[in-house]
Amino acid sequence: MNFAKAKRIPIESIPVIDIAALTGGRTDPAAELTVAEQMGEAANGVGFFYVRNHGVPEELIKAAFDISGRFFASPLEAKNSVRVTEKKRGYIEPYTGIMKGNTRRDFRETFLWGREFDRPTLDELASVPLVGPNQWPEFLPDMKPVLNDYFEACVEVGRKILRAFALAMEIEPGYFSGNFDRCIARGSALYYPPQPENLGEDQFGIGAHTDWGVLTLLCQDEVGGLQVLSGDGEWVTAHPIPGTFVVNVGDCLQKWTNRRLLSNQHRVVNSSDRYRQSIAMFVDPDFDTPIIPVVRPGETPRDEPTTCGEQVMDSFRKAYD
Ligand SMILES: O=C(O)CCC(=O)C(=O)O
Ligand SMILES: [Fe+2]
Repeated sequence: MNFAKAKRIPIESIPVIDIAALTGGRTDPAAELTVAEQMGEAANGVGFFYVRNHGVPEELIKAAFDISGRFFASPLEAKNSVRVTEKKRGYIEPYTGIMKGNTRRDFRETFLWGREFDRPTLDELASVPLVGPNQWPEFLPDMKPVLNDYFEACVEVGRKILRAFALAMEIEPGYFSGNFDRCIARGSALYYPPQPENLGEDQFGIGAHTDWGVLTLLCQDEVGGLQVLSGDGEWVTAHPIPGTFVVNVGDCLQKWTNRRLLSNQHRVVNSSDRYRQSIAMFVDPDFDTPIIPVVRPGETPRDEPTTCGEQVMDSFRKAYD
């Protein structure tokens, strides 16, 4: 028995893109378009790339990792005081979810949260799946303000990246990023204990999967363990690179772009002797946002129309029911 292997690749194999032209607050359409084209190319190739100069302050990232680390280090009983709700907010124990096509349940622990809507909005949206009250632990009062700030900062960056994808595709710039007032975006703080080697090569922190929504911004610590499927079918390591986010395209955006952008498989195995932390931000718009393939002249749609919320809920059901 051994860990699942991945080839160690040169760090440049997954592109690192400087997105200061999108996040810097100055408007320079030519620079923005250059970045947009670089991102479009990367998302069309491996479906993954790193971004630097994303604009989320390092202190905020550190605070988000510190507070979620303290949460995961708390006793199971305390964590289960905020057990995940039907609306997919709160704590999920290890060995709960299983990704499609995998044989074993994931080893990771998860804390899910979403936008902090006010009471009247929550009442109005009571029947919308994925929109509900967050489950903040009473024993860690800082978790709510820190993770809320992190959430909103990442949604802002994600929308800038989506705008750039639309520019690269020569469609209306707000096409993918417009619909976020009642978004179903989710933060997922993740904790991967060191995985004993004798669990074998089909045990993962998170098994091979594609992401379900529109766009994912992933921040990983320095431990490593993320693996991405390369174009030639080999698993390759996506090294931690300080100061960057890993960006990947989800199933909704793959459908929305008529498969011009790729929703690629990835997985995590923590073969180190330390715990690993990451935070995935799923930058998904309002539940009812139509996902209808954008076709170029002469192209036919390659997927059936859906909505962002339906697509994500369908995947949740398959992973957790
Ligand atoms: O922890 C990671 O590096 C990846 C997490 C992930 O792929 C996910 O939550 O969808
Ligand atoms: Fe993922």
